[in-house]
Amino acid sequence: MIKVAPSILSADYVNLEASIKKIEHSADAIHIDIMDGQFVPSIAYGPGWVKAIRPITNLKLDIHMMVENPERFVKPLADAGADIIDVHKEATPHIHRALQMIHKAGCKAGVVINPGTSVESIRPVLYLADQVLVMTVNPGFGGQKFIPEMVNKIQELSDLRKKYGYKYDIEIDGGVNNHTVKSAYKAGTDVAVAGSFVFDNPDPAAQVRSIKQATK
Ligand SMILES: O=C(CO)[C@@H](O)[C@H](O)COP(=O)(O)O
Repeated sequence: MIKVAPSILSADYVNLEASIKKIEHSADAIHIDIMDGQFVPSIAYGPGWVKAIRPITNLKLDIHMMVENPERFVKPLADAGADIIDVHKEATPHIHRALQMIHKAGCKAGVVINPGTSVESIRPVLYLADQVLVMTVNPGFGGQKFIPEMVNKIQELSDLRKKYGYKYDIEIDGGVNNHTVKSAYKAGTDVAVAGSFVFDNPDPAAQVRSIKQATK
């Protein structure tokens, strides 16, 4: 069964603690998007939010940095209580160093690829990755449509993991619901991030369970 990490980008910002409590017993992690208004057009969250969220849940905090030069925020995020820090291949010329910095800061390291970025381009750093996040929409906004062509990349990552004994989890993010998750899971996805499908519903916990149910 797939693991689910609800994205709080679609949660009720004013009642964030209540939103998190609703999914706490059905979810496997919380996905927190950090956006700088440059790498992506929107602005969202930051280390201060991570620090505020840390004491209110025991769930792992999976931090997706959509920021230019993400190296700047590795230490502040680790100090704030991040468990996994994900950096975009496209956001730094030094992705290898960025992953090393995350490990040095005591966190698990994730590498992220946009829909227009190939698996081939991150081949040299796969041995360092604890997680590979395949964007199934172009990053920056919730509520977009899943791009089915990205399933080929998941398959490719899954094949490489088998062939070379890599240890990374494969995560998907964008347009995930209880239908789109099926082909992605079959191709080898371990963790599904879902925002609007979970939180734009009066019963977010049931939505999380329905994604899991779809991959049983
Ligand atoms: O990283 C992002 C958006 O760039 C996400 O984590 C969104 O929060 C996913 O939202 P949905 O597509 O599930 O509504």
